[in-house]
Amino acid sequence: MSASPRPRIGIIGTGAIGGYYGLMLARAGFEVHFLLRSEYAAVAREGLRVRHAQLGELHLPQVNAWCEAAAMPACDWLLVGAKSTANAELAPLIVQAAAADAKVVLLQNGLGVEEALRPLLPDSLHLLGGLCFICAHREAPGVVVHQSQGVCNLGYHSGPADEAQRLALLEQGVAWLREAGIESAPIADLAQARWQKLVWNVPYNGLSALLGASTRLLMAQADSRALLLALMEEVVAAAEAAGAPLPANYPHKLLAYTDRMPDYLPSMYHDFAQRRPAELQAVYAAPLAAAAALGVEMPRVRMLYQALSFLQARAQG
Ligand SMILES: NC(=O)C1=CN([C@@H]2O[C@H](COP(=O)(O)OP(=O)(O)OC[C@H]3O[C@@H](n4cnc5c(N)ncnc54)[C@H](OP(=O)(O)O)[C@@H]3O)[C@@H](O)[C@H]2O)C=CC1
Ligand SMILES: CC(C)(CO)C(=O)C(=O)O
Repeated sequence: MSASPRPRIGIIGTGAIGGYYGLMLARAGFEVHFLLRSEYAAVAREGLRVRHAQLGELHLPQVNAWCEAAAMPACDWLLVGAKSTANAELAPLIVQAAAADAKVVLLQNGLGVEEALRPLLPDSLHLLGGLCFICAHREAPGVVVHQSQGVCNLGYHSGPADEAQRLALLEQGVAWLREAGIESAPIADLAQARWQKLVWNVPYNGLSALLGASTRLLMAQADSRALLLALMEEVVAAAEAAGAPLPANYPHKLLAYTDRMPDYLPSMYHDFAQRRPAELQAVYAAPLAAAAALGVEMPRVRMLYQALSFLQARAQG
């Protein structure tokens, strides 16, 4: 299905995720504009590259690269690829780059990211979540290494669309992603899907940063494997209390899923390694607060959050 004319797409934050999905859309013929910050000069000069696990080296030599959102042409769909820690600062830039009824998609992990951004956007904008199942990181300015996967599922959060329009809009977005070779499906319940994804991100993101270990190492040691499982079980209990049903035996399914994945360092590992703000609010504080409000404690998750907060505060001096 591709009923409407193709949209003009803006990537707000061209890192691993923004660069990957933006390049895939651009090579499929979509008009894509990329907002960059530290890598602007390199990308304007050299273009964007994705070292794709299946497709090999992909190069977009001519990039519509921008360092100011106000200069970008009005975009119909905006894919936000910055970390959720930047959302408050990015809100005015999103508004500057958005067409009047733009669809703003947060390609971010965590809970509560749409709720935090919504009040900073005009009511005319549609807000969506894009849940990305992919292993990718930046290797150098304008160079993204794609290790595996690439799914981007879309769920509607809030905005002017009624029920029927929401469904049509999701189906359209999904169809365009598929045209670009990106596996995608509509999400019926975005809150449920965010809780489900957290069952992976809470244990692996934090432990990789805290212990300086990749997934394979965490899975190989009996103690860290037991800790991964215990953390997952706490998130499952919180998700169920929050009315987010999960597949049966989900933690064991995720352990098996991770055993099949290539060895991987999650994005939070890179944030700590490079002394960038980590997504502790969205991945830990928000789920802990949501669970506590429902009378559910996650003691191991809280301890992980406190240890990561200590490390982050110490790194910031
Ligand atoms: N990497 C992965 O495999 C996966 C990541 N995710 C999620 O996707 C999201 C993005 O992660 P990831 O791509 O790894 O992050 P990266 O750190 O690679 O990319 C973030 C990008 O946002 C840019 N940015 C931040 N603030 C601004 C600004 N004010 N103006 C312009 N650009 C800005 C950064 O620029 P600068 O370099 O200047 O800071 C950087 O290019 C996160 O929520 C993450 O949890 C989800 C699934 C998998
Ligand atoms: C769970 C995983 C590793 C791939 O599905 C991912 O998407 C992430 O790092 O957030």
